[in-house]
Amino acid sequence: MRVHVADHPLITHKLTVLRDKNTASATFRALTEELVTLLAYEATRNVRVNEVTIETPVATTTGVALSEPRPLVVPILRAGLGMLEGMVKLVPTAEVGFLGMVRNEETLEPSTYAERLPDDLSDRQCFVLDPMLATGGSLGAAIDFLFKRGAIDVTAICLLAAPEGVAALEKRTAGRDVTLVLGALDEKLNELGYIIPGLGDAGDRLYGTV
Ligand SMILES: O=P(O)(O)OC[C@H]1O[C@H](OP(=O)(O)OP(=O)(O)O)[C@H](O)[C@@H]1O
Ligand SMILES: O=c1cc[nH]c(=O)[nH]1
Ligand SMILES: [Mg+2]
Repeated sequence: MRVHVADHPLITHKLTVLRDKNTASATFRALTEELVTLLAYEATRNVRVNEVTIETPVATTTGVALSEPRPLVVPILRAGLGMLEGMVKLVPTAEVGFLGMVRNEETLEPSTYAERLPDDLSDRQCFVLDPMLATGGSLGAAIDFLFKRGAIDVTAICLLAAPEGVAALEKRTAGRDVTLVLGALDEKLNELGYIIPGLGDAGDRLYGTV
């Protein structure tokens, strides 16, 4: 598994505002979208393209176009939905599939309550969006799901991750083509499975629930 942790003052600045408990939902949503667009630039570094020939007003030249099949973007509901607009701004022709997952806050086990993905993902590049990688249970299950359907490679974009979750994902995806792009790698998980220092519950903060 390749892990890329962003190292850019603009990303760190936006994450600092996001972490602040006094940041309101509307600002939180706007910043999440901006952060995803910045992280998506790195996450799409190996997006597949093919050469094309075009005419400029003054000459013939070659360039590239995104290859078929189109990339598939998969936000993990609910919190991942807050990352979707930022991603499709950068890759407007991507197809979007959905996975609804929720973690049991006592056992920390994820369960899947919704799935709307193409049946056959053979030969597809997939980009999974979830702001928080805590124990890694939710993202691990989502990645398993995509490979079972035939995906060839999966890139996950997370705003924050805990080292425990990254290690669990590394073990679970051994031998697979998986890339993890993170806004920051935090210190640890607390006894309730929350990322420290983190930003709290991303879904609650995005959608104003408590
Ligand atoms: O790495 P894990 O330990 O599995 O935890 C991370 C998961 O927890 C959050 O979702 P949550 O279950 O709170 O659902 P929500 O998006 O509906 O709030 C988050 O968006 C991840 O999906
Ligand atoms: O810190 C955490 C851990 C899991 N889910 C969240 O939204 N936040
Ligand atoms: Mg939540």
